[in-house]
Amino acid sequence: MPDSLRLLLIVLACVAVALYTWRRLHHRSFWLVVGYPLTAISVRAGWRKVALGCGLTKKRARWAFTLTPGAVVSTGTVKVRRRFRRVAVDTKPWMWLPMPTRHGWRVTLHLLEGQIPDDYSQAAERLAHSWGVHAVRVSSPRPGRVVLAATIRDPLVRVDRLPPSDELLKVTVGRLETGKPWVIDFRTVPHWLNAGATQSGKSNLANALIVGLAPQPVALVGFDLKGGVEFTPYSCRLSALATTRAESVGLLDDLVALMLARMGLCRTAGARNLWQLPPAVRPVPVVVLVDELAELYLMADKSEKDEIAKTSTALLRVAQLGRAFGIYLFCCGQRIGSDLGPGVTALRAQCSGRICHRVNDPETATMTLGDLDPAALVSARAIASETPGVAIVASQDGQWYRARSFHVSEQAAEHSARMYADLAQHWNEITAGVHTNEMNDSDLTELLNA
Ligand SMILES: Nc1ncnc2c1ncn2[C@@H]1O[C@H](COP(=O)(O)OP(=O)(O)OP(=O)(O)O)[C@@H](O)[C@H]1O
Repeated sequence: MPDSLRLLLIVLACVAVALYTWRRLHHRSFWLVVGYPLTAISVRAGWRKVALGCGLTKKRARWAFTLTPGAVVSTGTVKVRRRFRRVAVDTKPWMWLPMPTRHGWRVTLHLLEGQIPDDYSQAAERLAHSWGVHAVRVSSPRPGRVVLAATIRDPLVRVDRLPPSDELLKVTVGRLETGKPWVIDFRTVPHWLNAGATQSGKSNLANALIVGLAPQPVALVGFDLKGGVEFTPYSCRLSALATTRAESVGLLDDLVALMLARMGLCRTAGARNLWQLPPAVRPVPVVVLVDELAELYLMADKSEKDEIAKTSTALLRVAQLGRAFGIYLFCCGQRIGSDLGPGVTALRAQCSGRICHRVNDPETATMTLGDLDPAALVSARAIASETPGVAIVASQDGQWYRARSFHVSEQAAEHSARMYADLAQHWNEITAGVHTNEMNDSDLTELLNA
């Protein structure tokens, strides 16, 4: 082999090793300097073919030179004539330059006449395969535009922790597929439904909430219909815990009475909700965690009918009116189906926050997400059992996302509960006087004036 060729091969090998090491060690800078420009050029250059293949083009009349067969010449050959005329050509949607994001890139498109963002949502999977990326998500920030966000590989395989939020009733529980934090903010979305099959990551999410809420001035209330095995270890930070249906009836009774008392307080103060009350008299917000919702509704025999009806009505009242009076719900369940009774369907309608982990039956996914977007449903059914904690989340911005919670062990949650046990207000203190109606309007006025 000539020396010059050997030298060239050595240089090429060194460059390849340097690029590989750079990519492994500084993935982000490698992507920005090498990966992104190449991707942007190839996406932009190949857009016509991709749009045609995915059915996103429209026929438009254009002036063009065409070749048409003319008269037959004596030798038998056909004379070809060039003509300038209007022909129908495939027009692609206008594409801006792709911009780099944390996990891939995003690009804005101008919709063609007659197109809607849903046309792009339906083509999202085809686009992802054409570009060789993990997923393409579609959003429409304003009429006439769609933004396609491509993620190169699944960003939820490993999620690294984010700093905790220090805002009241706001907890960062994981990461969204877009790389943004997954935040549960009870003041924006007061009631949540968290569905998932066994071992899908529901309790992990509840643990993340306990760790996030434990240091905050918030009363935590647990309904653990799994016989108390889930929440009993955190009981030192809980203000109240019900572990049986009978205890649940009593605790829900307290919650409804508490809500009515707070209603009276707000009325007397001329406030529309708890947050408009002066801080000195504002009662502590209450976050209610329910594990295994179905157990509250399942009827073994007819004797339980009244108890279930009571529970169902009380929970629904809390969901309907609780937000204004600082009572928030987070309900977990393996199976949430209409067969559990009309109470569940009504409760679902009140829960605007929806989280769907991997589920076993399509009905639970439909119940949790079905009235949002059919594509969310398809995505939920595709969650693999190897990735516990991955869920489809209907977020406060009205869109849905794939997300994964941070892994929070039971030990970590127990540690937080023990550490902030002194912040747990006693339930008797919180509900003092709410049942006996001890506080009449004049007492409340006195309290407000004090
Ligand atoms: N985000 C996550 N990252 C990594 N592992 C997770 C995550 N979420 C859950 N896991 C693991 O998955 C397993 C099941 O999680 P979890 O107990 O939360 O499921 P579950 O839905 O509550 O199940 P069950 O209904 O049977 O109680 C646990 O071992 C947990 O450590």
